[in-house]
Amino acid sequence: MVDIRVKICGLRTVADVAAVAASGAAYAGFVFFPKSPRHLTIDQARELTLAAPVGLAKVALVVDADDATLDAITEAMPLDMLQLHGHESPDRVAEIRARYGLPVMKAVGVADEGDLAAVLEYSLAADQILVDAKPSKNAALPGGNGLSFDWRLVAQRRWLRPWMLAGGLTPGNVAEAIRLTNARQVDVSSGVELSPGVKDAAKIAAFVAATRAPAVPRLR
Ligand SMILES: O=C(O)c1ccccc1NCC(=O)[C@H](O)[C@H](O)COP(=O)(O)O
Repeated sequence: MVDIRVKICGLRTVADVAAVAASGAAYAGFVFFPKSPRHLTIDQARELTLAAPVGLAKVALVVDADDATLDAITEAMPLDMLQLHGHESPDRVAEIRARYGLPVMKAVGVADEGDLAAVLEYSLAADQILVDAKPSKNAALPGGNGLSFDWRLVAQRRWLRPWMLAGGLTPGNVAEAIRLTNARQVDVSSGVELSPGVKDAAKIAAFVAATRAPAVPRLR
């Protein structure tokens, strides 16, 4: 059985970090976006990243961040990856990758077939691609909305870089999403929360366990 690498995004407390580490997830995501209920100050994020055990990859999520913001974040805490969740161009992705020497994961919103060209385009600049649901025009946040997309659009796709499936995943649907898409990495935020920004240790454990469960063949 292939081990699926799980990212739990939007952690806000040391207890969240402990729950993610205990669950066996591979990545812990920290959000820097002031409008988000999951936003962290640099001091808060520093405390959480220092609490993460060796082996749990620490990912800083930013949205169209300028160099000053990225300098402040990367200088203040140990990080393993930057997640770019805004409208960063491929050139900007490459620039950030070179400037900070950290692997960069670019989020690409998908709603229909036409959005898949961007996955290929960003594969040339980023280390990984987060294939996420495209937020609606009036969405409050560019991500973390608990919104899924039609997984058949990315079923069995192969791209130049490793990719991660995101958007509306839950402990209840993640096994089916993996079965349908053959994703080897998955990302969740809202689906393991009690309310926006409040993570639930039991849901985190259930989510990771669901990714480990053998796929159940569907009866025709
Ligand atoms: O989580 C946020 O508040 C957030 C704010 C700004 C940009 C992105 C944000 N979250 C992205 C994620 O948490 C995930 O990478 C992904 O979009 C899945 O979220 P969800 O559908 O809630 O599981």
